Amino acid sequence: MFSLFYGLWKYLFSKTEFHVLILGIDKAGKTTLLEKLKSLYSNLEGLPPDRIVPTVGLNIGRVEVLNTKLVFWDLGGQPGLRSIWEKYYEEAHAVVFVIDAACPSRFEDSKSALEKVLRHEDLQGAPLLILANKQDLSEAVTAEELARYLDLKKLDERVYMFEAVSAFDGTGIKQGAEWLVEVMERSKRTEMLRNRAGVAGP
Ligand SMILES: Nc1nc2c(ncn2[C@@H]2O[C@H](COP(=O)(O)OP(=O)(O)OP(=O)(O)O)[C@@H](O)[C@H]2O)c(=O)[nH]1
Ligand SMILES: [Mg+2]
Repeated sequence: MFSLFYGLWKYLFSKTEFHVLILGIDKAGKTTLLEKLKSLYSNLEGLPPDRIVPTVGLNIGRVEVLNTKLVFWDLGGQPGLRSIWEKYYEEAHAVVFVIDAACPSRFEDSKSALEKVLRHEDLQGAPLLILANKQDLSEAVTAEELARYLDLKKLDERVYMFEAVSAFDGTGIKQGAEWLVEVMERSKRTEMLRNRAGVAGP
């Protein structure tokens, strides 16, 4: 009984916290993005790029965007670590998929990793933000060129957007984060996760 009331109280009064997974193949710039998000949206100074090492475990970043609490989960993208990603799918409200837009030789690897993410049933309906990262480099392709290259067939009725960003200088990151908040707030998946938390209690 207590847990039923607690669940209801939590549902009605606690501020929703959204979980956002940052995925992408190794060296795409996921951790650099996470540190930039911290610098842009919290009073914590994110790690400078030269102190960031390849991710093996999980990096967590809590920030507040448009008055909404976001928890970012940044995972390692090396081939041997990608099997860990799916452990986090069930609890995720949305996915940010980061691609190094200046490295066409790795687009195919990104495409197949992203297609696998999209096929997973634990991520059904999760809004998707695809970032064409490293726009500070002259060889980077635009978001439109990247979208054309990836030619994703599995988007179904998913809410998604491509955005050109630079995790180095911050270009495009606020637009992407604010879009995510807006779509997560009215997504069916958020409703589903909320209902599940309400029924299951604390
Ligand atoms: N020029 C440029 N370099 C970037 C940018 N973002 C990341 N990098 C560089 O790309 C390399 C990889 O960055 P990480 O953030 O460690 O990449 P990651 O996706 O977290 O890699 P894993 O943890 O191995 O999965 C580093 O040398 C970064 O400094 C960017 O926007 N512009
Ligand atoms: Mg990393």
